[in-house]
Amino acid sequence: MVVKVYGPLYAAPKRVLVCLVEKEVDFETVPIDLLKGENKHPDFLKLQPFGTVPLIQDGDYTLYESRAIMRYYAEKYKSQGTDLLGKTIEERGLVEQWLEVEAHNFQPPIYNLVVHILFAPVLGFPSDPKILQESEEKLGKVLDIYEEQLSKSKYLAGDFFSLADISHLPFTHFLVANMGKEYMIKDRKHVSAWWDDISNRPSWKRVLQFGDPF
Ligand SMILES: N[C@@H](CCC(=O)N[C@@H](CS(=O)(=O)O)C(=O)NCC(=O)O)C(=O)O
Repeated sequence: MVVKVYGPLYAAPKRVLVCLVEKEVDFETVPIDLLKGENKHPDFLKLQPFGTVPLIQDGDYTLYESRAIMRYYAEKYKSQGTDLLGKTIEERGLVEQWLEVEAHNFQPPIYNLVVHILFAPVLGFPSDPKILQESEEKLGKVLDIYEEQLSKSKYLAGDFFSLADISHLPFTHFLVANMGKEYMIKDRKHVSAWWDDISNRPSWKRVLQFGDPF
């Protein structure tokens, strides 16, 4: 049964798509137009009561939350494709640590920047300069910690590419490609080298072909 991934145009579903490509798992995509509110349609809400993408359907198994879906497939297909979880329980612990750091420290400020720089003009509400300034400062502090970590290892969890690195791809792409804030990455030597490495992976280049909403 081929995995169905809902919402390939958007950022969080792209985490799942990169994971599936790295694990050599076949998938098909189901477009969801957030601007038309297709994620709030009763049929979608029956599957995903929070009304966000991604959602996957794998036979009669349904899952949402991008990081949970990545963990599921990285585990389910542990023996094929790229190892994304590390080889020891200690490495796995570091993968989980940096996944949590991405979700709780990196995502909130970068999401605010995406909303107030990219979504605001599309949805017709004013950007809030105070939120922009505070979010950029917060993200800068997070990236300074990444710079220190990446001066000691090639990737966030160690010298192996993992789910933690994948989880950063979609929103960092917005920062570099759509928001004119590439300096936040490029001005940090080790973060810049890390970004050049992970964003040049064939899996990311393939997933970028699904487009983005901006
Ligand atoms: N924690 C969720 C977040 C999912 C999420 O917020 N998705 C956005 C799209 S994007 O942030 O990935 O671009 C969405 O569906 N937004 C629609 C809505 O919030 O109504 C995950 O990681 O799956």
